[in-house]
Amino acid sequence: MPKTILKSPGSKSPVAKKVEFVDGSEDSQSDLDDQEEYADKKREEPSSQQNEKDLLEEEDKENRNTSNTQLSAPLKTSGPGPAKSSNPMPTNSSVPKVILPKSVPKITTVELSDDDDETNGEDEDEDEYDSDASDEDNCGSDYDSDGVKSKRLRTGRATYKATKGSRSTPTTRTSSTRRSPLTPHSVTISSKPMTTRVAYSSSKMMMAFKKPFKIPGFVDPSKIPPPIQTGVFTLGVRRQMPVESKAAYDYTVEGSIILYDPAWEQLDEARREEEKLLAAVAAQEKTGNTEEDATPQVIIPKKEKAKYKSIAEILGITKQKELPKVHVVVDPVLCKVLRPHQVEGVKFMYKCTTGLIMPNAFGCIMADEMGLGKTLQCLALLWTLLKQSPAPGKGTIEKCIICCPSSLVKNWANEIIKWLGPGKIGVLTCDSKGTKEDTNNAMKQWAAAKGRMVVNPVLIISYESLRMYSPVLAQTPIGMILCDEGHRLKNSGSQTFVALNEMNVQRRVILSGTPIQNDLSEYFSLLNFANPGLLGSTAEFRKNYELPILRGRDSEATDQEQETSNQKLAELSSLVSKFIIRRTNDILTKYLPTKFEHVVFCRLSSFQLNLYKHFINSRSIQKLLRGQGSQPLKAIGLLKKLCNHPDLLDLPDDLDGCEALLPPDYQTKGSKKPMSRGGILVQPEFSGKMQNQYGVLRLDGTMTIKKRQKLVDRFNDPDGSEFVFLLSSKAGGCGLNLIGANRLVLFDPDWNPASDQQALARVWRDGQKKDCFVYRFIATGSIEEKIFQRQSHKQSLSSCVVDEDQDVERHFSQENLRQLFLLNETTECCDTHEMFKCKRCVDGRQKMKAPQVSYGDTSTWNHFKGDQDLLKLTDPLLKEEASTDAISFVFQYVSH
Ligand SMILES: Nc1ncnc2c1ncn2[C@@H]1O[C@H](COP(=O)(O)OP(=O)(O)OP(=O)(O)O)[C@@H](O)[C@H]1O
Repeated sequence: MPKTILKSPGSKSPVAKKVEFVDGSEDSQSDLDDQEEYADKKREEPSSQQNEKDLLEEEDKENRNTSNTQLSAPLKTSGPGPAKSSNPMPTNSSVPKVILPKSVPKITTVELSDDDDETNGEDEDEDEYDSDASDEDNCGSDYDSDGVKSKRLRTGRATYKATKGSRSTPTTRTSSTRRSPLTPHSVTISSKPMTTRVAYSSSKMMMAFKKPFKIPGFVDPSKIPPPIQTGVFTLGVRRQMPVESKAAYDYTVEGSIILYDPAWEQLDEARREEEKLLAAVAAQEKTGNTEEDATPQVIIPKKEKAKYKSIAEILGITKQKELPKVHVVVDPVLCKVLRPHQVEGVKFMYKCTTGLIMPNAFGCIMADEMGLGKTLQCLALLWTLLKQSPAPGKGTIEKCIICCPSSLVKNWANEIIKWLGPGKIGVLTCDSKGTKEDTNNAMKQWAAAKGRMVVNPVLIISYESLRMYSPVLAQTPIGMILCDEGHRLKNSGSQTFVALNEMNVQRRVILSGTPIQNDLSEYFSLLNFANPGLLGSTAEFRKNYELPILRGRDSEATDQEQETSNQKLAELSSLVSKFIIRRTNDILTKYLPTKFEHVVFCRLSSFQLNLYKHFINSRSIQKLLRGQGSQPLKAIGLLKKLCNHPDLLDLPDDLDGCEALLPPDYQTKGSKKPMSRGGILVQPEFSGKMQNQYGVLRLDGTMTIKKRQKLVDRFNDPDGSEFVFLLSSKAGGCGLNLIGANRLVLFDPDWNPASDQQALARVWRDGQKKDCFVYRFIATGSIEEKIFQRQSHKQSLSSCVVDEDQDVERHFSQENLRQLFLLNETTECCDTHEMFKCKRCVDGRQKMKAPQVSYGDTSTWNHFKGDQDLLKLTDPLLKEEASTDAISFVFQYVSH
């Protein structure tokens, strides 16, 4: 039995009045007994309703009287008190009444012994949780001296304070609410004068019991915020902050770029369902099954919900609920600068790398032509994947590698700062600076870092370094790898390819403006790196696609071969186009000044011509053509030099027996060595003259990356004094920005058209303010022209495979290409144009202007033959040559 003490601090003598509370029984059996007794009593009552009415009237009367009644002495019930109420469900006679005077001196406390806590608790709580809104409204929160939150109830002049440590919402009743009072562990009655009476009525009690109740102490786990992390916490480990279920950036803002919308999944699901349904209907129609004879569907009942909750569920340590998916939106800083084609590119790459295009394919090729801003697009993708995913507050990837030529490592780091701002992404660069040991340690650290320990999520590394450190880097899972100038992966047997392929990385993005360099097998190699196995094995690809396509592209192919070729090409394109995006730099016409590009065919001088004929008719070349020579490349190299300038050769040593052909005043070589091959070739003395006259800078492969960059910056400086930049296309072709110049002369064509294209793109690119003029010089009828033809062949292959151009002409047979060592002296203008079988020209003269089509190959450009036509050219420098008879033919491309 609870000890109930009503204490009036003003009085020293305790127990003036014994108060009975509806207290809980000590054991369940006594509870039952009490209830039976109560039921018996109820049966004796003739009309409980009448009784209730009477009771209410009586209560009202009493209420009115209480204002005059004073508590004569402080109340305190001490000791064991009454043994136990015979009837815990009080009837009229046993209703405890606490009548308090208007002025109660100081504080009165009702205390319950500890023993009572548990037994009373249940009844108490039933009542507590039964509180209605009006009660709640009257409640104010407070903290007692123990720091336990309690609820205070103010009713007129009375304030009750109910407290129980374990209760979150304890409530007391006041007389005004006419509810049964609580039996709190302690009830504090303020000393303010008040009139309060607590009364019980049987019907009210019944009503109270009939009401639904809450289990005391039970807290619905679903209302508890899910624990962030279950399991053992290590001391000192910071807990994760609760994550808000919203996108990283506001996707409703105008101009925002949404890469992922949760609604798409629902749409997809609906579409899939629809497709399933249609397929089922189609299947039914096919089999001729009517609705009646269709086998009845067995409806499998949904798995019944578990009847009982697990302990984990009750304790609220169930698995963290998945938060709703959110939008993935490009950083607004980047949204402002991305151009429309770049937005499309970022969206495309996001879809590929997140498996939205094909569930098990995460790679792609960004094959935009040079200068379209592949770097910025990739950075937008990288930044988004590092920071965002459909799961709120989480990134898609943790670490990323950017692999590029060593000359571009710094460039990438600068571009990150340029577009995202300093300090936004931690970057580690590895460009063979520092000792091997230091770099090795840095690589190990980078590989070992996980989760919050990842300080530098981005590693920019050269292909050479990656090869070296691949055993270390292959140890760690990498979210994504970006391979800049990714055509380096054209050979699947190369060390670079093998090292990269060993990385533990799913998302693979290849950046290359020239994905087809020489042939389709190289293209296959890139595709296979990005999405391994998508096109089968190398042998399968060769059999299924490469051979039939090439056979049909030969100018002597039969109709049947051509048809098969087109079919295979379409098949390949439809498969591959899902993972490759390619835009030509015609797009740049919107942002850049006009580009005039010329392929200028120059006649060999008589001195060159004689030497050329002498060489190809020499015994060594004849042996070579019979398949007996061992150095075809050396022979080709010599011929190429001769086409550029005889002084590049070491005459007479390089060409046996040519002494008779040398002019009497010819100065043999010695100290006069040309600067380098490729790019702009200038004799040292000429370089000196230029230096004096114009100021010349020179860049070649022997220079360090740092020095190269310094030279480039100096050249691009508008206040710089240098006028000419001499560079080899190999060293200066990739990634450099040479917008300081607006005229580019390209000697010595490369076998790979992509190399020349890379070099040409250095000048006509973003930031260029002037019209650009590009000249590629080819010696008419010579080996240079054969190389150029080969370039055109590859270019047209690339156009139809990568660019999917429909109308690419078939120019050369395999036999044509074998005639490398033949000199065509009979050509009037140029061998290449004659082979084009150009329909726009009559007798070599253009009658119809070139259509405004994409860059393509030179067959679609403007054609100018001989001096008369040269006068029609817009370029004043070429016009000047009209009277010299040096130029036999010009192909011209005008960007816009
Ligand atoms: N949206 C843009 N606004 C302004 N400048 C841009 C934008 N996108 C790219 N650029 C600039 O255009 C130039 C070319 O970009 P980038 O080097 O990324 O092209 P790319 O396609 O990678 O070419 P390459 O293959 O030759 O390296 C850079 O100077 C770059 O800063």
